[in-house]
Amino acid sequence: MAIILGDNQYGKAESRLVRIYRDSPRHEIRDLNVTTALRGPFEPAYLAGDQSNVLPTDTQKNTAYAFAKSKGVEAIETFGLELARHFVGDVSPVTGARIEIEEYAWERAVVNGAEHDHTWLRKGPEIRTAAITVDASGEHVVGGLKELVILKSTGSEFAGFLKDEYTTLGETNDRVMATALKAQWRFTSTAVDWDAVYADVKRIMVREFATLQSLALQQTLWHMGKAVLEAHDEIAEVRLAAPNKHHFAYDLSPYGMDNPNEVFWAADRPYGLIEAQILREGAAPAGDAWRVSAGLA
Ligand SMILES: O=c1[nH]c(=O)c2[nH]c(=O)[nH]c2[nH]1
Repeated sequence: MAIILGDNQYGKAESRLVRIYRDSPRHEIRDLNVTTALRGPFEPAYLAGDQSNVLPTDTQKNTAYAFAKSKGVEAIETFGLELARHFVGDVSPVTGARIEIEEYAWERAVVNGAEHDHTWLRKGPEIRTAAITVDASGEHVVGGLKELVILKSTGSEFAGFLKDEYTTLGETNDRVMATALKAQWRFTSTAVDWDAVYADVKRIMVREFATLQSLALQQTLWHMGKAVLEAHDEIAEVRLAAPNKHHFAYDLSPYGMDNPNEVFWAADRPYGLIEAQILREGAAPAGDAWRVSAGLA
């Protein structure tokens, strides 16, 4: 029985990279977590310990820091494309590169009523993400966000569900709905104003969450993804994952009090996990756009 080496890739995961622009008294900051992974003819490294084709993960990390200086850090999608194009284009054995980036946003501290030049506070709540894959099939960019914690205190129902002998959940037409949203959207172009599209996709998803009279989190996700695709021709696919952060009305009757959706037990686990892919029919193929490395994005 033959034993063979299957799929493989290697790289440096989670290089924490902060780029400060200090050319004027008013500094700028970009705060990233960068993963690189290379794909190609690396079987000899696994099968025979032959490193002749192996660009060290240490070098991959160094390249990210060097590019942050020489090319700067604008949109993370642009930074990821620059790195991926370099590895595939300039490092000969490499046939594919996957770059995953998280970005943590900072906002200027307000000191004595004015924005400070070089002090910031971590801005919440969400982490922006990008996953760039460059290989023989082309250039694939997936934008995204995660940990966008969002809650509505009404406008959410859950009723009419299937019941069996284990079902105890009561039906409700007025509940709290909350999640920590993870969203990813696959572009079909690289000629994109990344920052503007990011802001608009987030705006649309928040609007749908807020305004839909939701019959379930599943329905909310469908409306969010559909609205993004309707507004953005350059996006082919939206993938959403939403933990249902349950808020259970606390039973205050032992203390002689009623509780008309005013006091809740915010359970951290278990949580429902609702996931969906919303697609544009006939869109360009995804290639390896969704083949993860560290899974940051
Ligand atoms: O929006 C919801 N979807 C479900 O599938 C589900 N299941 C559950 O127990 N509560 C909820 N809420």
